Amino acid sequence: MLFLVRMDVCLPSDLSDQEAETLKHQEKLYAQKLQCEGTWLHLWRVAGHYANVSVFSVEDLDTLHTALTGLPFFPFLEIEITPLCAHPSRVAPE
Ligand SMILES: O=C(O)C[C@H]1C=CC(=O)O1
Repeated sequence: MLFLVRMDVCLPSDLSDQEAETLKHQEKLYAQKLQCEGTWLHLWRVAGHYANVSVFSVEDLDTLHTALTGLPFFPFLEIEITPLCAHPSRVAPE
């Protein structure tokens, strides 16, 4: 199943620069692991926002929940999830 996920990031203002850098590094490693595994298919910055839109490919909603709650940023994210299905006009890739 494919899901469009928008994540808006709101890091706490009392986080030190060092804590923020450590968290961002952990987040990057985790995001890259899921991309390498084929779970996180697309990751795009939303222009003008500290936010991303992503496409996840997972077995079911429980798996998506596990992937998202595993994000080091999870406590600081506002997450919107949209299930995707096939569009009848889409040209399938060869
Ligand atoms: O910066 C973000 O959009 C939040 C998060 C998503 C992937 C990642 O590395 O950080």
